[in-house]
Amino acid sequence: MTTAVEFRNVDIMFGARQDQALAMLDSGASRDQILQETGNVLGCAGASLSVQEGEISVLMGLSGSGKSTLLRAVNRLNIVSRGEVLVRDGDRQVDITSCDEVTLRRIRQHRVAMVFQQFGLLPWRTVEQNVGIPLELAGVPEEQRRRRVAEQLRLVNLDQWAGKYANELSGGMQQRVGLARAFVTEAPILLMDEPFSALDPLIRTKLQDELLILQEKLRKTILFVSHDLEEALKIGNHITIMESGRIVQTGTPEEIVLKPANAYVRDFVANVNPMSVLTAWNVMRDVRDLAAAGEGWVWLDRRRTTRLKLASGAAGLEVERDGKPVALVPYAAPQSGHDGGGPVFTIPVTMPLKAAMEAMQHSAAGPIAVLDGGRVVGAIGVRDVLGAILGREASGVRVSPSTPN
Ligand SMILES: Nc1ncnc2c1ncn2[C@@H]1O[C@H](COP(=O)(O)OP(=O)(O)OP(=O)(O)O)[C@@H](O)[C@H]1O
Repeated sequence: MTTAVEFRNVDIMFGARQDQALAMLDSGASRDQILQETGNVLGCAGASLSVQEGEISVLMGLSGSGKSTLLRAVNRLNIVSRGEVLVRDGDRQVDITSCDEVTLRRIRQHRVAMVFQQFGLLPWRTVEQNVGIPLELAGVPEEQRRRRVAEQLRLVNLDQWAGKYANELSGGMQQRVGLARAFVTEAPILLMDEPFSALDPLIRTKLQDELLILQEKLRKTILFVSHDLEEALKIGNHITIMESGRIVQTGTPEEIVLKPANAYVRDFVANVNPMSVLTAWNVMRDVRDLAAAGEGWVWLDRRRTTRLKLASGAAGLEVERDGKPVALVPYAAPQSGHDGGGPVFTIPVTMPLKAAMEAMQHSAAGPIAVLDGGRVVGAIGVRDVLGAILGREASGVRVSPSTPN
């Protein structure tokens, strides 16, 4: 993994009396005390975070917690008082806080793009011309610009609209054009500051989907500010929670939901539906913990109705229910329900919990075998699912190992 952006102990203090305010910060003064005595506003303090290439990293927190402040440090729209902000530039890292103006300009043109808030389009320009704006600003020659724009519009299925004026499009479509424009630059790092926050919920959800589709194809590094946890959980590979200018937790969506670091994070996740973040892996019983059912066999369920013979080499997997061989088949929705005499389903370890529950419903609540690359890694029964939904961590729900952040 390569780090695209790294914040190292970043303090950002707004105001003139930097030395005095930073000294107060060091001696443990609060944000309010610093403001009262020096008139300076603490933007963020001691922020350390690594963002890996190709991931979406979301900064989350209440209003005023310092999300935008940190984001804007990446292209020096905010001046860092102390600490480093390292941005990958080819095979080296540039410290944005101390680099010269020429380097900064190059980074802003070619490496880090700030996405226009709410994607405002210019109504007197065509879709094609709107999408081309960032390339125009970067001085990309016209022919190359046209080619890149056409490619981008194809990616979001808007190519047939290329010649239309922005105000001839529906609101939702305009937002999609805006998203296409955000992705058109060659810059591998995108800074997005609450781009969807002013949109109605339906358009917002669609744009999040669109963003994920584009990201799947283009693999940018995206630092995304949001105050909406559902949004963060949906799009983020990692989520960083900020409180009063400080990072209180960084983790995968499941880590944030299952292991909130403090009461502030717990409040955020209190109303999150675990089904929107958990996967088969989180709830399954590990194959090593399944009860032995004879030589090379394990019980998939606690009631001991269904047993599976772990494959040795290329022999394949054998399954028996109530002592009779049954087929083991990958679950593929939709399935018609049956009375329990049908096959035992397998699902991939990455399957969302909701889909796993559907598989379970279609196997008459029988156990499901969980596969990782063709290998059985665990089993899920109804109790595992109920435990995950009702008790979360207390029921033994598995959380992936912490990341170094
Ligand atoms: N240029 C600035 N000058 C002075 N204070 C600032 C400046 N920019 C931000 N601040 C202050 O820094 C603190 C953090 O603001 P920031 O905008 O980063 O919060 P945020 O978490 O992004 O909140 P929001 O969701 O409301 O945008 C706030 O108290 C804000 O008033």
